[in-house]
Amino acid sequence: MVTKEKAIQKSSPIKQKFSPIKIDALLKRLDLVKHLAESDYWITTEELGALLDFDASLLEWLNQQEPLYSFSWRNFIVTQQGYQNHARMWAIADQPQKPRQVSIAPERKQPLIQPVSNSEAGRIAIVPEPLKLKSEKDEGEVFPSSYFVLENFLSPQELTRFLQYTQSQAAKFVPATISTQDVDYRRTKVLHDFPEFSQLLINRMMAIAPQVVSRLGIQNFTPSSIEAQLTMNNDGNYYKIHNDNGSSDTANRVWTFVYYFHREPKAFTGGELLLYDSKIENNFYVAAKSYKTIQPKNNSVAVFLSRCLHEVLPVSCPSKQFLDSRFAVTGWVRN
Ligand SMILES: O=C(O)CCC(=O)C(=O)O
Ligand SMILES: [Fe+2]
Repeated sequence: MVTKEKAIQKSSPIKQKFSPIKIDALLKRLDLVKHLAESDYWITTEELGALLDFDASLLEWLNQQEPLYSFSWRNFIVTQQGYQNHARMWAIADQPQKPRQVSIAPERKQPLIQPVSNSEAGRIAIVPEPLKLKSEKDEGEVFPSSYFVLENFLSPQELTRFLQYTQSQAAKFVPATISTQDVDYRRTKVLHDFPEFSQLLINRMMAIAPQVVSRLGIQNFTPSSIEAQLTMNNDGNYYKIHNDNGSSDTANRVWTFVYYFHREPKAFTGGELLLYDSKIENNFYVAAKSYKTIQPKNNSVAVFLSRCLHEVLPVSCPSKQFLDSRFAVTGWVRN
């Protein structure tokens, strides 16, 4: 008697074409590729060739035809990232229609952040404004940029000491540079070394790190390092649209904090921080038309994801006095 199983075994075209061993190898390959996509690891052209069973020299050739070449492989997209030690590096990601990195939990789609509990003594959450759309005709899915602001972040005594300290360091501020060397992109002066206060702020930020992780809807991680920079924006200063993790040496920055302070009464206007929502284009985050406006309020700290595009609008400070500037400590927490 011919059993059903035997009949299937006998007649199945799949059985003849793909042996279980081939399927097994394919599954292993898919698992490896998935693992690389999830871990965001970069690999060389040779490694990519071995992984996908492609001719690495063909990949090299294709890439020469089109810099930053990108191609689809099954439900993944493979993109050239640049060079490291003269080797071309590639990153693998899920296809854009199923973006893994922006798997936003339903509550993160709300533009509002829950108010801070009373246990955070003296700190008040500012409820973010609803989305503003520059045009009603906004194409594609928009991923709102989560952020929150805490007010009265340092004690009044700490704030006074910080202002006095900043004034004492005025001569040490230097013009800021950015990685692309575009001189018109950022007009600001910075102080890189201010150990007393950078440590104080970093400690305070680390104390609220679990809260940051849950409010921004990201996975918990142990920071590998935290940098901080003190900036002064005086008359005509600004910082055009950018993200904080867009180069290979900043790629592991996960979240950014900006602590604002200035002397009272406030002697500048402008300097708002615009935090753009995101869209995905060619597997990269780009700015959506919508954005939120964060006021650089004295003694407040704003927290957002380093990958979110943002800009600092020009500051008007008629007196041009150092101490009348818009001061901010920007910090980056790396994974
Ligand atoms: O000063 C601000 O509001 C933001 C500064 C900033 O974006 C940066 O330093 O990367
Ligand atoms: Fe920034």
